[in-house]
Order: sequence, then C-alpha cells, then structure tokens
Amino acid sequence: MTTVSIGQLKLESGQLLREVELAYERVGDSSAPAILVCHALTGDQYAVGTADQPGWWAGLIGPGKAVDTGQFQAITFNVLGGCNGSTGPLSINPETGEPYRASFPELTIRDMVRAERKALEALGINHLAAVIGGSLGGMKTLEWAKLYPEFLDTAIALAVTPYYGDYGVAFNHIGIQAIENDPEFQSGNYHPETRLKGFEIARMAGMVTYRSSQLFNGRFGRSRCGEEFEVQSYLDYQGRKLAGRFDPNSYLILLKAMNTHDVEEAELAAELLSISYSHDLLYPGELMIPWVENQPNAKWEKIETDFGHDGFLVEFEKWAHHVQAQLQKTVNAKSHVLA
Ligand SMILES: CC(=O)SCCNC(=O)CCNC(=O)[C@H](O)C(C)(C)COP(=O)(O)OP(=O)(O)OC[C@H]1O[C@@H](n2cnc3c(N)ncnc32)[C@H](O)[C@@H]1OP(=O)(O)O
Ligand SMILES: N[C@@H](CCO)C(=O)O
Repeated sequence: MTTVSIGQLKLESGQLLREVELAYERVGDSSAPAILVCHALTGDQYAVGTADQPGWWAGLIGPGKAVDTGQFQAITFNVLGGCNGSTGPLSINPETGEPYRASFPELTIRDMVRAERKALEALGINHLAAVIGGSLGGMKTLEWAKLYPEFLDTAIALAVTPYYGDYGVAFNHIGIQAIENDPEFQSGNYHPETRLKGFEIARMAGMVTYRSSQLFNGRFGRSRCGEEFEVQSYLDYQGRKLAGRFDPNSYLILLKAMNTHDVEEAELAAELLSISYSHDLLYPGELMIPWVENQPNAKWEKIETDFGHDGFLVEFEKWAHHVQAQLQKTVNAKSHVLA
C-alpha cells in the first residue's frame, strides 16, 4: 500500500488530527497533467487496479480510455476517515497509542478535500487538470471546485447534488440507527472480528437506494430460491459482503459527513460538468438542474439507466464520452491560452 503523510490537519470542528496519512493509487506518467479521482462511500483508492484485480473505474480510466492515462496521470486517495489505509477510525491515535475506533472525530466533506490538497502538494502536484468523482466522490468534487478553483481546470461531478437531500439523509438515518442499535456495536467499541448484523442491514437499505425498482423487478422477476425470494438472498449477500470488507465506525463517519454536505450557496468559478442518472433516488437530477443553471460555467447531462444512482459505476458506453469531451475541451482551452 502506498501512503503519503500530511502532518496535522485542523478539522472544521476545530479538532486537530495528528499524523495524518492518505493511501493512494497513482497511474500514468507522473509528469503528465494530473486528474484527481474521488471514490464513493464504500470505494477505495484502487480506481484502476491491476489486470488481475481491476479497480472500480477500470472501464473509464486507462490507456486510450475516456480518462486516457497516455495523456493524463490519475491519482485516487482513500478518503480521510476511510478504512483502506488512510487515517480513520482503525488508525492508531498518536496521543493514546490505541486505535481511534469510536473516538475518531466527526468529519466534513471539506475536511476530506483539505487533506487531499495537502497530500497532492506533498506529492509535488500543484495543479489539477480535473477532479472527477461520483456520489460521495461527487460531493468532494463540488467542494474542490468551491474551495480551490485556481487549483483545477475542470470539475466533473457525477450522481451528486449541491446538498444531500432529505431522502438521502433519511436512508442514512436508517443505516446509522441499524448499526448503533446492534447490541454488539458497544458504542463503537465492537470486537474487531465481530460482523454486526446492524451493519449488514444498513448496507441492504443502502443497496435499495443505489439501484431502482426497474432494475430489481427486471433482474429478479419474483424468482425464488427455496422459501425466499432471490432479491432477499441478494440483499443478504450484499450485506454480508460489505460487513466483511468495511469498518462500521468508518461507515458512520462517512454517512454523517455526507449529511452535512452543502455547496448550494456557492458560485463556482471553475468549469463544471455534472451528470445525473435517471432513477437516482439519492441525488435526483431535479435537485441539480436549478443549481447548475445558476452556475456561470456549468453544463449538465442526464443519462438514462435502470441502475439509478449506481449508474456512475457501470455502462460506461452511455456516459464516458461526456467525460472525455470535457477533458478534451479543457486541454484545448489550455493549449489555446498557451499558444
Ligand atoms: C465508486 C466506488 O468506489 S464504488 C464503491 C464500492 N465498489 C464496489 O462495490 C465495486 C463497484 N461495483 C459495484 O458497485 C457493483 O458491483 C456494480 C455496480 C459495478 C455492478 O453491479 P451488479 O452487476 O448489479 O453487481 P452487484 O455487485 O450488485 O451484485 C453481484 C453480486 O451479487 C451476487 N448475487 C447476485 N444474485 C444473487 C442472489 N440471488 N443471491 C445471492 N447473491 C447474489 C453475485 O454472485 C455477485 O457476487 P460477487 O460480487 O461476489 O461477484
Ligand atoms: N455503490 C456505491 C454506492 C454509493 O455511492 C458504494 O457502495 O459506495
């Protein structure tokens, strides 16, 4: 695992986080223009991955792909507060010598972005051709464009809205309650080997919002395996799978950060491409359109998909060309200025 140290970080809450590290993946020529890639809630830094283990955006990023690593370098951090190598609840608190666990401070999306800016500078990257991300990664992308317009040429924000709507907050509430009321949760000091049923249930509730009724009805068609419906077995599986790969304290930190995301009042100086996906229950296009219309340099596209919110993780043939065109537009504008 590759990590970069950024020293201490003062959080929006006023708390100081010491000895902060971010884990990252860096792909492409390190002298090429840099694109920062931001992962979603349960994602990680392996956007591209390897031939044996392709990352979650291997279909989008690579040689000759929409984010062409022959032209750009792509860097992805595991989010601050995450559980894949970046400082988060599983990390050792330098003040106690013990893992933070439930004592890890609450974060905001802005804290995550400020950590990444410091990390980029520690890596010698002082400008970005683009920031791109979906969902929680889209929230970070918008926050990047708001905080540091001079640091980036364009922002590409997918499956996101300027603030997290009440429907999203509502489902986060269900997830948080399911985890915190699991008797084994122990106020966040659960045994490290314990798989919390409440966490599995939180993921099931989440999965229902990441897809659509069209997708579930079309895929499962009321078919059964024994006594139960296939869709029940599918959700049980998805719950177990996440509980096996993700830390519940980290999940809580990230859900709470999503709830407070809000850039509605911001006017973005940076160029913005925003893409919404049909049937996205959490980040509906209707919340994005009026905001984008009031931004001076923003463009909005809508993609039809039965995947709903998770549309930004699949069916690249439907939307990657918009990303590619936005990057090319930025490159052309820049070479025009330099000429
Ligand atoms: C940006 C980010 O960081 S994403 C965050 C986390 N990243 C990831 O999860 C990787 C990204 N991948 C995904 O999100 C999804 O896999 C997608 C969107 C790419 C593809 O979605 P889908 O094709 O619907 O696959 P989905 O993951 O929902 O389900 C397939 C799994 O369910 C299992 N499954 C399917 N039907 C059933 C059933 N009836 N009973 C039990 N299990 C079932 C499959 O065996 C498969 O298992 P596997 O994941 O171990 O191979
Ligand atoms: N599939 C995504 C959904 C949230 O954007 C995840 O698990 O992170």
